[in-house]
Amino acid sequence: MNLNRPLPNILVTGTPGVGKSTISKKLAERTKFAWREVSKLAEEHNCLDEYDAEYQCPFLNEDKLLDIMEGMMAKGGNIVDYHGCEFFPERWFDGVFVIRTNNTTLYDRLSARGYTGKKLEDNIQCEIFETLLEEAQSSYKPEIIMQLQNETPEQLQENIEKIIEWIERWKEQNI
Ligand SMILES: Nc1ncnc2c1ncn2[C@@H]1O[C@H](COP(=O)(O)OP(=O)(O)O)[C@@H](O)[C@H]1O
Repeated sequence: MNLNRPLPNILVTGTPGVGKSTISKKLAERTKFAWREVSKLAEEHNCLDEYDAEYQCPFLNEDKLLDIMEGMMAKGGNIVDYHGCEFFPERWFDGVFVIRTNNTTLYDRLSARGYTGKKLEDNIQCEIFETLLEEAQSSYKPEIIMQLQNETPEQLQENIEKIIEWIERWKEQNI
């Protein structure tokens, strides 16, 4: 969808631990796009409501967050990094990249992050059941959704290159 943005907006989504931040940070350095870490934005702009004891994380005030992000998204050139995607307006994104990681690698990464018990199990199940992929598929057109496998440093590099190539193609087709 081209809404006369001079640069595309990209969504980098997937289960926690798949490598969204790592990819987004490197991509932002290479492209000079703005890296929008949604969890950080929510914190900075007081969009977190009371704490959910079961899931050990605060509730997100989605409407407030969307209002804050709307202005940022208008000009394009954003890399939005979040473990969810269905509450963003569809018109915001030109490309949706769903990052994937196998269970054993994800388990190791999340354990290293200090996740245990239900939180760890729920996140592994989220990846096994392809929850974020399904969420992306029910929220965006199939032609803008791409899955990227991200287990090794080599794949990390390949994924960055693939997204940069995608940006270059978008520019050729839309400017
Ligand atoms: N392709 C990769 N190869 C090896 N380690 C990776 C790769 N991508 C990410 N990691 C590591 O996995 C961990 C989780 O990555 P992170 O970017 O924080 O995930 P997310 O933002 O999806 O929660 C970090 O320690 C990061 O260094």
